[in-house]
Amino acid sequence: MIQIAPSILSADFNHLGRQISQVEALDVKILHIDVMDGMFVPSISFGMPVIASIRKNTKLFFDVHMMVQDPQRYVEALAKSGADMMTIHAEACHCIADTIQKIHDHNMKCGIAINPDTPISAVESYLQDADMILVMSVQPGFGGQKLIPETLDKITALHRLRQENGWKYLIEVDGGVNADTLESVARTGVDIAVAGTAVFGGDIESNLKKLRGVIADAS
Ligand SMILES: O=C(CO)[C@H](O)[C@H](O)COP(=O)(O)O
Repeated sequence: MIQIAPSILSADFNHLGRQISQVEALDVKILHIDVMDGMFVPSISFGMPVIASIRKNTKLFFDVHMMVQDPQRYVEALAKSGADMMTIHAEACHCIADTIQKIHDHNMKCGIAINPDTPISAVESYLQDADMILVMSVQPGFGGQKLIPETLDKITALHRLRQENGWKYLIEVDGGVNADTLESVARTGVDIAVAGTAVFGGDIESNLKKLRGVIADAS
């Protein structure tokens, strides 16, 4: 069953702790946390002090998406903040193999993200070692964008490659996932669907119910 990972980028930061507790009480298991540096992407979001602070109040799995240049610089700090998984961008990291190793040495899972224009070939040599491949279905940097349908072909291909080779990575999709797009997303073989606006925009409980309903109907 596909899991929904709410992205706190779209949460109300004035009530962040309360909204995180709310999704946890609604049986969410994975929290998607977007760190943006204003360099790799134009926006700046938040960093390790915020992650360390929310860590105190929840047992949710922290799936941290590092939209930053040279993410290898932040492995120790992110591990200390309480992250469970660190996802680095293939486009932002010049020593991916070493960084995967470093992330694992710090007892975190390692994800590799690819932008909509980046082909799977850019990460093919790391598929065996990665714990997750994150397929960006919008250009990274902002919530509330429209899903780019062509990006879903990469998920289908990653799913096939995983089956053919017996690899273990999870596949995550991020950007523009909502009750209208989730049906086509669900057909790709994806494991985790990140949703920001579609969870935190409006009533969280009914939003999650609607998204889970689409997943149940599609499976
Ligand atoms: O990584 C992101 C932006 O770079 C966000 O996680 C993503 O866009 C989710 O937002 P939404 O569900 O509103 O599209």
